[in-house]
Amino acid sequence: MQSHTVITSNLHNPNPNPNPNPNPNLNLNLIPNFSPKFPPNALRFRREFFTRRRSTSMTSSFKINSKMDNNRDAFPTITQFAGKEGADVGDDLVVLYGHLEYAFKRIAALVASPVNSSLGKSSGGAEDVGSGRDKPKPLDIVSNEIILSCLRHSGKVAVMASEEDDAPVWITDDGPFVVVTDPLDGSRNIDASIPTGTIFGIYNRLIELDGLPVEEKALLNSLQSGGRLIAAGYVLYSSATILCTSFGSSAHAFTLDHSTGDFVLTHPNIKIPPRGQIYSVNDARYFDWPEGLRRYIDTIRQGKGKFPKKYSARYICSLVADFHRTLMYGGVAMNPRDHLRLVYEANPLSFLAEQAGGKGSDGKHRILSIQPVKLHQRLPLFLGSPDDIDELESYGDVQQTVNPGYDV
Ligand SMILES: O=P(O)(O)OC[C@H]1O[C@](O)(COP(=O)(O)O)[C@@H](O)[C@@H]1O
Repeated sequence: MQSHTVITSNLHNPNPNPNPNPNPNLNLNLIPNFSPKFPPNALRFRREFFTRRRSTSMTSSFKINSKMDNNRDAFPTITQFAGKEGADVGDDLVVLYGHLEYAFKRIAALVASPVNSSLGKSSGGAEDVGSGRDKPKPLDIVSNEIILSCLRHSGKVAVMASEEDDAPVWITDDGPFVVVTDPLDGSRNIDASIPTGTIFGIYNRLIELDGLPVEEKALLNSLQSGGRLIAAGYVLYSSATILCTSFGSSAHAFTLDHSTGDFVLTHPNIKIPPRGQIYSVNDARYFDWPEGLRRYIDTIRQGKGKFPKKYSARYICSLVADFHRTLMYGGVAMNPRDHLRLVYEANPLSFLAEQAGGKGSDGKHRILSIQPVKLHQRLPLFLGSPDDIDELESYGDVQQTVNPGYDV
């Protein structure tokens, strides 16, 4: 197995810490400025990988969007894609992805299960069908347990920080990786079988912190800025189960083939359109928005923006689904209030957006340059096509600061 190494240069993080530390109790100096160890060959990866594929029996590997055939080799699995014959992301990461995939398949089965449907999938429905020890757990809690258990079995993870847990869970001292996750986003919609998703990000463990008490090193490892992510992804549980991920060089989507249980490459080198014609936001909040955001939305839906076409609205209210559509079709997906989490949601999805040529912003700053100061820190989030995000930011005043407790 490959040993854990750290690269101390700053290649991927040109602007690592532009924000002052608003939490004086947190010593950010303990988190050194360095970029991920992977990929040392990031710039070479795509060209080399595809060249190699063209010269082997997998000639048709990257035409699968347009042409499905019966040749299994035409659909590399993630292990084939990331392993030695492919991108060669390192044995440790390949092993970790194997365990993550297992977790995702179990969650996919869980959200689709008729058993859950009859029990009531969320905590709300579940309360009616049991009590005490027999009471079914909400699916986001079960999903959290599934991911934690898979990470434990991988032996590759030092610490997991989850949206479902108050504090990060220290797993093993010599695990090379740190995993942050929202195990089941959009679960508020699950009783109506609306798509849900898992979001995850992977960092290297900061070996400089190894000597600190467990609680402290668990927290500081989990508070790395998104610019230090070495890989990230999401899984969309919908009509198809799709794992979209990046190892730091482009973004790729793999679709779960239920006949074999494999995630196979279906969307290599995803490129978000430079501009879309869709905006995605909960616009029932319109009257709580600042003037700049109202003007922006009013302008683009009348076709009076920089792109002279009328925009359409699409809002599923399930972040992974809204983001996946945005990645495919372009446009902007947003939640302008302090609701989504920097560590578990904004950073991994911004990483993917950037890898696909898009942008992730809080309305003023690049998300990946924001230093998290709290594990469950929330912020406004705008993800999407680069030209749309630039235009939105040009309105200046787009962050919703009035944030009453909405019931639904
Ligand atoms: O209520 P809003 O502002 O429309 O927020 C909806 C967003 O909240 C989420 O449901 C996540 O919220 P939770 O983490 O509280 O489940 C996203 O999936 C969705 O995009």
